[in-house]
Amino acid sequence: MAEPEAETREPQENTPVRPRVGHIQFLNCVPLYWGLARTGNLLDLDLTKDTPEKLSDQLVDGTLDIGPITCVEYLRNADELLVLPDIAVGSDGPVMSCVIVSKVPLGDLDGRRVALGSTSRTSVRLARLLLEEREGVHPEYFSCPPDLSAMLADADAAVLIGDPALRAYLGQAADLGLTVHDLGAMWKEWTGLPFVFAVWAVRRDFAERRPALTAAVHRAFLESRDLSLVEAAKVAEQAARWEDFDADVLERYFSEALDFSLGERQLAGVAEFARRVAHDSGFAPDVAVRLLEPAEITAEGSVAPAAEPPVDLEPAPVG
Ligand SMILES: C=C(O[C@@H]1C=C(C(=O)O)C=C[C@H]1O)C(=O)O
Repeated sequence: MAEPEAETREPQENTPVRPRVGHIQFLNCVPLYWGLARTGNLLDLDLTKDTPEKLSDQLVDGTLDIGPITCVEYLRNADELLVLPDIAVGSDGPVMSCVIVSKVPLGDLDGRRVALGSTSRTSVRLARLLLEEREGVHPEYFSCPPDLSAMLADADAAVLIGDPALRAYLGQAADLGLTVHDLGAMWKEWTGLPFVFAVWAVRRDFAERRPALTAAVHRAFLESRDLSLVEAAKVAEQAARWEDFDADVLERYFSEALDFSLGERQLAGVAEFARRVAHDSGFAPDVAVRLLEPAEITAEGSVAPAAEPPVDLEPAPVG
């Protein structure tokens, strides 16, 4: 069934609407999601769970209103989107779950085959940058579903993100006699900056039509993140019940490796990455990163459609 256009979905400016929001189905985003249930906002969102490259496409084509978008795709579509301040998926050093797994030292990969995991847009570009400009090698790349054994059946190294990368980082690679290179750590050593793998963005048209709702969704995710980080041990313990990873490792992953913030230093990391990869990536080296206006962040608004007494989500149009 074709998605109705946003305008036809909303016949009136102030008709309540459930915002269509993306959620990355990797452990890395559990702390952004977990608190939504605790703060009571989960059911007010029309949530789509998927891998990052699919959610990124959906935000760009307007199937989603708000959500995480891999950094490279954000930069390519910066004109259509506004970045939500103070929330992202990044790291300020080792990230544990964005890695190059290799059979040989990275400096020996010149002319060898490197498999790029198909769920990634940003880490694969970062890996190419680091291999070519830091290690001085020019491998032959090909895209491949993110399965380490299948990737390495046909290549000397593989770039992985998310849960398969975490599995490789935490022992699978060593068991197979492979070395793991953490992309967050390599970037930090090279540039001194944090790296931002994905930002949270809202479609500009949605933010213009629904400023208070946009601010409310933003606030809901900030609250969820803050609560999850305060209760990181509990989040990790609950997640570990259903995963191959121990709770203490997940707690370290959530609260030390991953950086869910987006401030001046993280934005400097985004700008530096953009400058270094722009030439073949479909955006300008000085592409402007536009943040959602602070006035909109603090605007009154609730994700819940009908508080007591019933209120419109949006302030009534003036005049
Ligand atoms: C930290 C991570 O960041 C991710 C890396 C992405 C990419 O390389 O395109 C996209 C979204 C994030 O999920 C991870 O996947 O573990």
